Amino acid sequence: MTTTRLSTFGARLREAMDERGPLCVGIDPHAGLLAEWGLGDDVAGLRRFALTAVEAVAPHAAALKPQSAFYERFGSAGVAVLEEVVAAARAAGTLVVMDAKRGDIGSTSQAYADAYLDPASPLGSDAVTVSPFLGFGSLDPFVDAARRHGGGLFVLALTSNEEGPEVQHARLEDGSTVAGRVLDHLRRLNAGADPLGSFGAVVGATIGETEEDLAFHGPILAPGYGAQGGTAADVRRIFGTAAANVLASSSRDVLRKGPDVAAMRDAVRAATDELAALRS
Ligand SMILES: O=c1ccn([C@@H]2O[C@H](COP(=O)(O)O)[C@@H](O)[C@H]2O)c(=O)[nH]1
Repeated sequence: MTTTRLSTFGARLREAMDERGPLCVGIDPHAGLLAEWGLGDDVAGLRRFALTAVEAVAPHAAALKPQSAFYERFGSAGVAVLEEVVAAARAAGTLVVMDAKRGDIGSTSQAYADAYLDPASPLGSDAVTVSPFLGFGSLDPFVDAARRHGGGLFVLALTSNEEGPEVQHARLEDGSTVAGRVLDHLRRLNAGADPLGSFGAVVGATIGETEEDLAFHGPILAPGYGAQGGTAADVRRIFGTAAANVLASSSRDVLRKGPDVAAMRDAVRAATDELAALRS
């Protein structure tokens, strides 16, 4: 069974950011955080951690971003918890960005797209992170599925890790960088979308200066804000006029405040206020 949403991901994200502010909270159950919360490094601990965090922050954030790896490491039981996280976020009316960084040859990308973008799938999310490094065209099944289901993509472009530039800054035959070419593809996919395209880029809040044109009329997922050292001032400096389309993502900085629910909420509010000030 397939389910079709009535609005595009870009429209839903714009509305969510306008109402709740431009913060995405990562639901990343690191082993170290489970220990800090007094939980076991097992499926019961994973479940308690993830669902407590979702309950605490979902109503206050524009989106949640579970990092699939932290669930996959527990095998099928961990993936079942990830399914519960998706369901709980959706029940709270909060957008879900599945951070799975998928990408493969087209025929396999189709299966990933069905898993993460069909709302009828147990892991069906509003958007998924994908890797373009098998060639942007290998993402066509994700693009088609996003269009069909009103979903979105966040395509890796300028990632927050220090190893990223080796590949992402490399020059192509026309002088553009690999990252610039990714952004060009996104500009094409978002042409004519109103109020915001559904085909986003991942651009870290840690990258410092960039020569790239970030005005591609799509959302920008900016991890690295918080625990990796990215600040609100960095967001303003890096993204400039595109800052209104930035969804800053923070995981550990919020989750470290748990299991105290009020403290996690306070951290979300503080980050949201700081980021929202950039837009005024
Ligand atoms: O370039 C990227 C892309 C994705 N991530 C992911 O975001 C979070 C960051 O967590 P923090 O605890 O806020 O540092 C994590 O899930 C990464 O896999 C990224 O950091 N950089």
